[in-house]
Amino acid sequence: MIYKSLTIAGSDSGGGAGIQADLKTFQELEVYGMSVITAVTAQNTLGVQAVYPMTVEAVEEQLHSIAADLQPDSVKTGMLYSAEIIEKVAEFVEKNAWIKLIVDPVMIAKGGASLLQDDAIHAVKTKLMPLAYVITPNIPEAEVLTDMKIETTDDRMLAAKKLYAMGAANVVIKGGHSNDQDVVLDLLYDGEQFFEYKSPRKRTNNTHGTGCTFAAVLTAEIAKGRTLDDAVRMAKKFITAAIDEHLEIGSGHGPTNHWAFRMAGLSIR
Ligand SMILES: Nc1ncnc2c1ncn2[C@@H]1O[C@H](COP(=O)(O)OP(=O)(O)O)[C@@H](O)[C@H]1O
Ligand SMILES: Cc1ncc(COP(=O)(O)O)c(N)n1
Repeated sequence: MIYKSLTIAGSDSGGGAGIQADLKTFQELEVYGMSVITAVTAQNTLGVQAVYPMTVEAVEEQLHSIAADLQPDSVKTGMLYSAEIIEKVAEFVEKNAWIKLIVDPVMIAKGGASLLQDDAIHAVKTKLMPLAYVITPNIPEAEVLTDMKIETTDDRMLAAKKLYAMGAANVVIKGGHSNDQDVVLDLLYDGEQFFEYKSPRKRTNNTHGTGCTFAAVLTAEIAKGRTLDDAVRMAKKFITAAIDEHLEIGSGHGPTNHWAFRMAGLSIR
């Protein structure tokens, strides 16, 4: 059986995040990767130097090519940039019943550059979230989407409930940006229960692309039919190994190591 996953996201010329991180991750997990590019960024470990959004027609043509010939087993969205692109993506997701939809609501790059226009946030909430099997915001993204401040784990639980009420079938709020100095907690809410995934916090600047990579693991594992709990467990192991063995490349926020999980011979349990 060949599982196929589609990523709909921006290109990171530096290779650490976006489409590049997603395709590397799919490959590591033996899932055939496909891509629809929404924007081209001129980017390296120092930051984002420029953003060139694709036209809605260019996004539509790519989506059409996939839908006409290569039905994906799961679909991930990353940087979508504008309300128009979000609306087009939502239309295709609905029309083609791409029900295993993983929405990583990318808004701001680590260096501060905006990857989503301000007026597109409404479209994320109203068009995309109701279609999501799982949404994977980091803490600042969850704050924007819920209009609340998140400081404690209780705040995060409340935010997860709010995101669930907005239509996402499952919510993972990642903990990379929390103020806990020792532990990084990723929190899953499935509408009934909370599940916690913890790892030691690594003191490193080399976390470029962690969010993309985490959500890409979920996408690949969900394509294979894994439960969400198994998929999040796998994502946590994969990203922890990728951060532990980060690559000393560039002079800014370096990328994670997508082959570390495989090289360490790690498995899901
Ligand atoms: N310093 C760190 N040490 C260990 N794991 C981390 C660290 N920073 C982030 N992670 C993990 O990387 C993933 C992405 O987290 P986060 O930084 O919150 O998202 P984003 O990259 O979207 O901002 C999560 O699974 C989180 O637990
Ligand atoms: C094209 C693109 N997409 C997404 C991100 C976010 O990266 P991160 O995973 O570090 O939040 C990025 N920097 N560039």
